[in-house]
Amino acid sequence: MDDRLPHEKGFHVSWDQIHRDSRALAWRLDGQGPDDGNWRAIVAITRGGMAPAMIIARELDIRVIDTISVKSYNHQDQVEAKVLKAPDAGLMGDGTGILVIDDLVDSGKTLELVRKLYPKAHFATVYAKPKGRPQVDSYITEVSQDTWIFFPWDMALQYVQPYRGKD
Ligand SMILES: O=P(O)(O)OC[C@H]1O[C@H](OP(=O)(O)OP(=O)(O)O)[C@H](O)[C@@H]1O
Ligand code: HPA
Ligand SMILES: [Mg+2]
Repeated sequence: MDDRLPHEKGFHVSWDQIHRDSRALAWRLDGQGPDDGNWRAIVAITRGGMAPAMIIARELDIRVIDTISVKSYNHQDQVEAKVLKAPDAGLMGDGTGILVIDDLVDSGKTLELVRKLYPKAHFATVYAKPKGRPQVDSYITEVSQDTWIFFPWDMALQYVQPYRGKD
């Protein structure tokens, strides 16, 4: 399989980059919660939201963290978004004071589903593509719709031939 198709461009994110961008998102969210600027809890959309959620929780000193498991893709093929595991209902209520974190918004289908469940929550992603932007309240970096974002947990360092390598 060509690992870029059907997307034209690849945006490769290192651990260092996701750490910096997640911190930038935490900075943007700091003091924006409804209770004296505070947020009640973080909910990470698994699995991709867990890494940024951990970094943001550390920066904002939030200790209550739950997860919602949503599956929307089989590798790069989009399937119907489905909730596989919901967060604690008592914690969530209508979502007021809850920060819902994901690594990116692409078509917006995942956030649309979660937003229906918790309409008062604040939805934040590190990266956003134009189609999904209406679904996200805060994000850091936008990439074009035809870009596939490669995260460090899906990659490994490997040798590459020099430009003037032997064929
Ligand atoms: O805006 P959308 O088009 O819905 O796409 C965005 C979602 O797709 C990816 O998750 P995926 O379902 O691949 O699961 P994963 O996080 O477990 O890798 C990504 O982490 C987002 O959650
Ligand atoms: O661009 C992407 N990268 C990784 N996972 C994704 N899930 C939807 N879009 C993407
Ligand atoms: Mg995901």
